[in-house]
Amino acid sequence: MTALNLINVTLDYPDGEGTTTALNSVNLTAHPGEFISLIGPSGSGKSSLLAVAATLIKPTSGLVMVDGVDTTALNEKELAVLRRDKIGIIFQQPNLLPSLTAIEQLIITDHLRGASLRAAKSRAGELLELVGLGAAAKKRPHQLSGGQRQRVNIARALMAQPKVLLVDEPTAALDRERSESIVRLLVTVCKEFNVATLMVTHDTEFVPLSDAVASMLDGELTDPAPANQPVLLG
Ligand SMILES: Nc1ncnc2c1ncn2[C@@H]1O[C@H](COP(=O)(O)OP(=O)(O)OP(=O)(O)O)[C@@H](O)[C@H]1O
Repeated sequence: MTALNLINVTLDYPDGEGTTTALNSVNLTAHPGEFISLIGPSGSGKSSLLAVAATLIKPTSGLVMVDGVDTTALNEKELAVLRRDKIGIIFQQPNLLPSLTAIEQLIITDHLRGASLRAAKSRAGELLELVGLGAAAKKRPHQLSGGQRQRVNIARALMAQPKVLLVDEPTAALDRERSESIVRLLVTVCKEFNVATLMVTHDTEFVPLSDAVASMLDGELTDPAPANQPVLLG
């Protein structure tokens, strides 16, 4: 089964009298454990594609399948549950809660999901180890570096054991060395947890670390190609 499948997805935003087509008949399939980079110029539709894949925006037409479920047929409540259980989202800014320690940032998401505190603590500890923050579990965001905060963000997104990981510009605020280690970490967790990963990036330098790359231009998407030979539109 595919983890994420966008079929003929079109997204129009209202724009004065008319509309702007942000996504134009986009098709994309991501399998468990597959890492796809999404590149393209500003305004080409990358964020819109992530928002639609995250089920945060309903497409104007087309289907968004997550773990075999047609999400366009679900109501808001069902979508919220699907997002909570199946989709991990990592934005450029980690958005950590300032007063919570690293481990608490993770535990709170699982607790909201109804997991027992003990199970949540144990999984959170394991995940922090995995992202290299075992020794920083009790630190608060202001005591962590930008790269460490992004690692907490990644660990938090994995708490629910998602089927799909959606990552938006994870390295935009980091220097080259930290950026590379964050992308490498994302590839590692993609494989380790068999989660389909879609990463929007401006940083073409790290694209070869992915399995495949798809590029966007004016709302259109190329088929993913091997990451060492990207097909550029335009
Ligand atoms: N909420 C909105 N309302 C109207 N138009 C929008 C909205 N969000 C995006 N757009 C338009 O949709 C198109 C695609 O935008 P989108 O943000 O998805 O591109 P992007 O590739 O992510 O750009 P960037 O790299 O700058 O983030 C653009 O023409 C943009 O102006």
